[in-house]
Amino acid sequence: MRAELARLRDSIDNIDAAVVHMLAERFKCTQQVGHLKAAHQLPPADPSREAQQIARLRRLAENAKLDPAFAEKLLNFIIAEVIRHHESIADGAGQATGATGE
Ligand SMILES: O=C(O)C(=O)C[C@]1(C(=O)O)C=C[C@@H](O)C=C1
Repeated sequence: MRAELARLRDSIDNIDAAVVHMLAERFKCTQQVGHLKAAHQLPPADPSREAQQIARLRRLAENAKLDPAFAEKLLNFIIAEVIRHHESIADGAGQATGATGE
């Protein structure tokens, strides 16, 4: 039992590391989007884009046997942080960080 638990926890640790690295890459992209939007006076949030992302993620979650409501909550949580970053960039505090660290 102990060996099985240790094996599963190793996999969990690897998956958590992958999630962190993927999120870091996503935030690198969204920081660039934030600068583009600020440079072109576009609003930090784009609700129609978010609606498309949520619909797509819910479909992917269903196919992957993941609770679509959980997938939606997770995406909304991440996007809320991105919008916060976009607002900081637009306010001229573009170096401010949050979930991206530093
Ligand atoms: O695609 C954009 O316009 C973004 O700013 C990125 C992003 C996202 O994190 O995916 C964040 C905020 C928007 O409301 C929609 C999507």
